Amino acid sequence: MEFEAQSLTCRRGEAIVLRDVSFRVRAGEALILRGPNGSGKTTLLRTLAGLTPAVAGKVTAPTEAMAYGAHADGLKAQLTVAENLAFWAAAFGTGPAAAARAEAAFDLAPLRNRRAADLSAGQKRRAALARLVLTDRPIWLLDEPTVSLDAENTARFAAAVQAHLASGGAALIATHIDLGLPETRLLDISTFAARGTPDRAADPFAEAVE
Ligand SMILES: Nc1ncnc2c1ncn2[C@@H]1O[C@H](COP(=O)(O)OP(=O)(O)OP(=O)(O)O)[C@@H](O)[C@H]1O
Repeated sequence: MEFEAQSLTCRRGEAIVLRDVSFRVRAGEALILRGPNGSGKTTLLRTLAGLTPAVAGKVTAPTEAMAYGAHADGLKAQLTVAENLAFWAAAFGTGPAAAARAEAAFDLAPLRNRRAADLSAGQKRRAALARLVLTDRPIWLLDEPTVSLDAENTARFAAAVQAHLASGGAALIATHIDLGLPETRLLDISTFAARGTPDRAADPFAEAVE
């Protein structure tokens, strides 16, 4: 599914972080977000996912088309891996077949009866990424998805993205590593940095930092 960001202004708290962000992602394509720490990659992804409304501008796809993989794993600690997947599949209305596909994509069968609380960091990440597969949503928004993954599981993740793109999906991925995906372009987010300071009237620490 193709989508476009048109002159987006994005905020984080009261601060305007990005201005005039415009780009297009075609179906079957992954756009890789690059930029230094604090440049606004997470801010843009949160805006596209609908978690923080855009201050101005437009996104041509609805938030219901987006699956957001955040920094946090978002697992329910007391539930097993299988229960987490089943919970999400029910929440997204995609059912047991989708949960099974997600489990297979990230080789989670050996861990299916383990509580999320008892998983290693990389295992938690795999379970969190499996959620993307079971959403059946056409646009994946991913924030540093390979953190904690070893080489084998990074390759597994890249294969899941590739399958998603091959089925007509699109992806926007903030990552510092080369995933070896065939159809990618880079977007340097620092070119959209908002100039000037945030609204000082709304900043309770403004006096203290002078
Ligand atoms: N809740 C918040 N309120 C105000 N400003 C925030 C908030 N969260 C983050 N920021 C600021 O917004 C700016 C953009 O942060 P963001 O997390 O989008 O950057 P990033 O490019 O994803 O960084 P990183 O590579 O370190 O993950 C930073 O200057 C950050 O300090």
